[in-house]
Amino acid sequence: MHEDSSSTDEPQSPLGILQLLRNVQRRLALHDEDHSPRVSLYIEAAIRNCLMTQHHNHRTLKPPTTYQPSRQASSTSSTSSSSTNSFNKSIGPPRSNTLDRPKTSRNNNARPIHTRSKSQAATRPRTAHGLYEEERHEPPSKTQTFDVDGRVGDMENQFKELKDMVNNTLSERKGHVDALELAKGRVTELERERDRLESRNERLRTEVDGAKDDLRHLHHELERQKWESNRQIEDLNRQHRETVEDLSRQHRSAVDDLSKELDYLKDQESKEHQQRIEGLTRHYQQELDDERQKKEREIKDLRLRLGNEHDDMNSAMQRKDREMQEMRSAMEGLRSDLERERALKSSLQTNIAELSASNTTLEAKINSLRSQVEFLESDSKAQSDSFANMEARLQDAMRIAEEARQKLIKEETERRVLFNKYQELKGNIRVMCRVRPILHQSEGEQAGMSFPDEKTSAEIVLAGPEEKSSLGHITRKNYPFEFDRVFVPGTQNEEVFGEISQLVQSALDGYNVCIFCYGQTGSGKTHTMSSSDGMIPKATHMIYDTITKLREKSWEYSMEGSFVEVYNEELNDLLTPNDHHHKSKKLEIRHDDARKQTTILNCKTVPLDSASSVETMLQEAQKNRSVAATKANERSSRSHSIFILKLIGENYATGERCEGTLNLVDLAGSERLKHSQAEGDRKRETQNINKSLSCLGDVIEALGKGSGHIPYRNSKLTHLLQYSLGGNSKTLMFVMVSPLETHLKETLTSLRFATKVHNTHIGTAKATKKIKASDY
Ligand SMILES: Nc1ncnc2c1ncn2[C@@H]1O[C@H](COP(=O)(O)OP(=O)(O)OP(=O)(O)O)[C@@H](O)[C@H]1O
Repeated sequence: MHEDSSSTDEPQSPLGILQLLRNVQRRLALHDEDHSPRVSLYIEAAIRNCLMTQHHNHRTLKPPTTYQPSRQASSTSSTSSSSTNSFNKSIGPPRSNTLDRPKTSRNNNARPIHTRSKSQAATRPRTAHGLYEEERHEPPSKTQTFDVDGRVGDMENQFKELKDMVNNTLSERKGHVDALELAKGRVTELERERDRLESRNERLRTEVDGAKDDLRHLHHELERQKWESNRQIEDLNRQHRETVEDLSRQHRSAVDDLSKELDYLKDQESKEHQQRIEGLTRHYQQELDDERQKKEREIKDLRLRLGNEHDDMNSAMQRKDREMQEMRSAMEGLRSDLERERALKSSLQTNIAELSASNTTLEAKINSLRSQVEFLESDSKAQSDSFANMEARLQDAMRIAEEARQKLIKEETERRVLFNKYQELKGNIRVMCRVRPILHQSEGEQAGMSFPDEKTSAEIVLAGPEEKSSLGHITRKNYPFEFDRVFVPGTQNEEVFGEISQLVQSALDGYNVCIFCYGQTGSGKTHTMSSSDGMIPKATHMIYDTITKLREKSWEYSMEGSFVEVYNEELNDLLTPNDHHHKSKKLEIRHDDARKQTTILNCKTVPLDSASSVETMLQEAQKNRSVAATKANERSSRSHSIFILKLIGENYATGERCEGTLNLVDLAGSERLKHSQAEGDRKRETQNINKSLSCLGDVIEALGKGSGHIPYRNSKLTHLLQYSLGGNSKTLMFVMVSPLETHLKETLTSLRFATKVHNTHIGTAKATKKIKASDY
């Protein structure tokens, strides 16, 4: 500051200014780091200008050798003014530099700006000699050198110019002084600014130091905090680990406890469950036992009741049988009485004849003796009394014989009623099973069959096919079946017919009877039906015998037979040869609903008036059937044959009339129900057999259910047998069974079908006969 005040006291010569500027520059260089570049530039420009001015002054103020020394002073004074002037000219106002600089924040420190016009800037200053620099170097012309007035004028001009210049310089100097003052103010201001900045800088430094200390402190603190935090984190981690371990230990133990508890609960639960199950089992077992006992009691009761009923029925039957027996024996007695009476009558008649002969002889004798009467008057009256007595006895015997005959007829009617009632009680559809014997050893192994119920002969037990258990044990299941009668393999047709003879009798009594044989091929259907001692011949023989016997009871029967077959759902007449020579007409089924009778249009009907005519008819049918059969296939196996016997009876004594039909049906082999691998014609046959057999099953089922609609029309067979199956008829099915193990499956199927039929109850049959009400 001391320097500053001293420098301000110095004359404002360019050198002084230069010095001042250099001082300022130095000081700035020392203190003001921040502002030194700008201020330095300014100062450097000022210094440069000063130097240039100094240099210029130095050059321009050098007095020419030709000049007067008197002028030295003025020159000197003018030198100073011109030097100021030229300084001003050469550097211009000190602030002019700032104008060239780009606008900065400094613009805020707006100060008066000394500008020069372009013309000023363009105009170059003249030298002290009033010449331009260029002119000064030009050599003066000879004329000028020797023209004193001119030169004085020039000098005066120059002097004027110089004077002007000095004035200008003075005014410029004043301007410079002002500028300097301004610069000084500025410098002071800058110094103040610098001081302020320095103090600020100091403060900032202190602050920075403080901040650095703070920072260090903070850093240290941070490090400490970090270390502390790390330690805490580690502690926490350790604690966490420990906690986690503790928790996991606790968790494990809790899980163990829970699983133990769970096991315990499970045990408890399962025990409770088991107990509950056992309790329930006990309870249900108890209930079941109770129920079973109840049911057993009920069954026992029912059995008892049934047994009682059975016993009652048996006793009733026995009573009836006894009655019948008694009746029979009575009839036999009566018959023997009658015979006796007849014998008596004949003996009496012979006696009478003899007596009449003897009478004649006696009359002759009488006549001869009359003469003697007169002679012997007393003896003749006794002879005549004895004759009258004998005649009365003859009349009595004849009356008794007539009474016996009447009783016999009445009893026959009663027998029929009782017999048919008995049949009805047995059921209108009956099933009997017949097992044929093994014909040859070569036929194969015998199936496991037993007939446990020897007494009633109504049961058959079949050992089923072998079944292998998971453990490899081979077992056979037993299949028991029960029917109305089971015929063991050795049974003869005679015995079989004994069972069906009552049905044949029913046909004679005016019922529609249908007996059919069902079973697989080769099971004995044809043998049972059509062999020489089969059901058809036996039935016709029986009918003949019965008809003959019934004639005695005033019954007169007519009998006619037809024989048809159903093949491929077509009806063929077996009594008409059907070859290229004879073409039979198409058979048509006609039903008479009122009479419950069926007729077949265009079908040959043979009147059977003798037993031999039946045999002829059967042979004829067999012949016609064989013609239809091919070599490979037995026609009997693939068609259903139906022997139809119509019986019309009339009792001349009682006025009764009855019309019954006996149908004896030999069905096609039933095994085709399943084993169908046929093609073409065989396939058609098979389909038709299947259809008709299943329709037969459907009809029986529908009859058993009491359905409103019975599907008779679904097949030719059932359509034909409409009035011989169900309501007004009696049906017997023979299920024929093969004894062979190889046929076991088919046997089982046949027996199951038969069981289904056996379980069917078909409504009560009615005879078509008309009996006078007075007879009952
Ligand atoms: N009860 C029996 N006693 C003796 N032989 C029998 C008996 N049953 C059947 N046969 C014989 O077994 C063979 C086959 O019997 P049958 O022809 O009657 O069988 P099927 O069931 O009518 O066969 P298909 O359906 O082919 O007509 C015949 O040779 C027959 O004589």
